[in-house]
Amino acid sequence: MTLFSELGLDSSTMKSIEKMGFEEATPIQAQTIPLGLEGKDLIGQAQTGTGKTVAFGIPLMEKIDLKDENVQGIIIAPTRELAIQVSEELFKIGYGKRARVLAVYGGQDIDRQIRALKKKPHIIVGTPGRLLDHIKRKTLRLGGVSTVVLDEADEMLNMGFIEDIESILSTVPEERQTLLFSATMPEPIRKIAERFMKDPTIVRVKTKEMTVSNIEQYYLELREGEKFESLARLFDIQTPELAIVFGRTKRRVDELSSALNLRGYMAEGIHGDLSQAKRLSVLKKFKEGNIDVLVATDVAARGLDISGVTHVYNFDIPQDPESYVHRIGRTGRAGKHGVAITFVTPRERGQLQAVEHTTKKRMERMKTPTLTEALEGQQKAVSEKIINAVENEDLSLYLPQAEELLQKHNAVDLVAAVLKSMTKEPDTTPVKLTEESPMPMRRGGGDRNRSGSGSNNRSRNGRGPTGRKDYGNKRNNNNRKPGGNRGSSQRREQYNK
Ligand SMILES: Nc1ncnc2c1ncn2[C@@H]1O[C@H](COP(=O)(O)OP(=O)(O)OP(=O)(O)O)[C@@H](O)[C@H]1O
Ligand SMILES: [Mg+2]
Repeated sequence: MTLFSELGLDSSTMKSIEKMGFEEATPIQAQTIPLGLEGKDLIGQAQTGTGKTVAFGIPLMEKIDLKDENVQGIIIAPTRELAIQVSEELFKIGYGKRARVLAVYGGQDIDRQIRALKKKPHIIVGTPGRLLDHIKRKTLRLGGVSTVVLDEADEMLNMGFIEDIESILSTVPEERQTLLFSATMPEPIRKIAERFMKDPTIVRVKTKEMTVSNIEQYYLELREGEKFESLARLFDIQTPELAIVFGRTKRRVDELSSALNLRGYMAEGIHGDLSQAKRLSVLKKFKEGNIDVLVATDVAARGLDISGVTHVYNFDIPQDPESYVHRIGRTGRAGKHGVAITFVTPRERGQLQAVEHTTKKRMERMKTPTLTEALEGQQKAVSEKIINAVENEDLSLYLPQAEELLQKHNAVDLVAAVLKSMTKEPDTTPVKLTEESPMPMRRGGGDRNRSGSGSNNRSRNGRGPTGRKDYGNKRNNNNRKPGGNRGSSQRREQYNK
């Protein structure tokens, strides 16, 4: 066990850490912060939700010289929401020091960002496309940068951002420190390390499994057409506080969130075709608990730290094992308990095995939930509410009416009637979801290759040779042709819009 106070940090950093409420460093923090402070290039791998942001954030922050008006630290992240979140965490780490941190990302008014850049931020957190845009406009100069962080580096490689990162880093001095972090480090990450780092020290927090042990992992084998009813029943049985449901395509996300709303669940979708304002407002509502269910593509799979997410449902099995690790890692963070359930159609058994092989963890098989169980689940939730009211609430205003009712009716009938009137009975309103074909292994150019989904000639990580990834589904988008241009700017569009 290592305390932050043992790491020899600046008093300003200690002040921030105290304000953040941390005392003990997590293993990845204890192992990487000292090396980071020495100025070493680092590759850090540790499970989801174990505090990697602080692990790179502290060494970066401690090197900032407030008197220097140059941008001195730059963090590159794969999605806009993550860039915002990381900038907020860095702001907290730099609170004691009063360092200026700015997030720049696509979908936000560029003139506003240009004005903010003129205020001389010390640290910039951004998505590759927008960072490059500012560099080209000369509104961002990285000649004074001494620390570079690539958060979720393997994902940026998947998305085909490597050329963009290369262009960005070509404007950063060679004698910089480069830090690279992710919960997953598939083999191709070596490419990034070789291209952008100098003799990096690899820090892996060794655990038997790649996923955190406090997430209970289940799978449910079912037919495509049974998925929705099963999801609704699971909601009724498990009554998640906050749940994220991952779907494979943007269409899937839209249809699922509408269908859930139709059934009375408070759900909204997030994916790359929504406006940035909408993406942010949906996420905000979810964080504040104004919606209970976030339906998402993989755009929300990486890095997002939302407290209170108790359940993750993979409505569609993820495209590769790494994506599984990150998706389920949205729950069970910072030592909390979580539940992850993955739907698997009979033809997707190979993918399930590939996931289990990578995570080195067996998922437990779950039986298809029944309507009766759903009703029981809802009754149980209502019973708990009633018991809580009996034990903790002032019921004096209700007692006379209760006594009057008891004189006329049998007590069991009365309680049953109260239960019935309070219980949300399983709703069977018909909903329409477009069937998705079974998830193919990603191989040879992303999700267009749907045919031939056998598992035998899969690469070790289930990635194709290009290793590229799209979050949406071009097939379902009228504006884009399935076999269209796969240039990096278009991929960026996919991701960011
Ligand atoms: N030392 C600590 N003690 C307690 N909580 C911490 C500590 N360090 C970080 N946290 C909290 O743990 C949560 C997860 O941290 P963070 O988002 O950095 O995880 P991560 O390892 O980057 O996960 P992911 O792989 O999903 O990106 C955050 O809410 C963070 O504030
Ligand atoms: Mg992270």
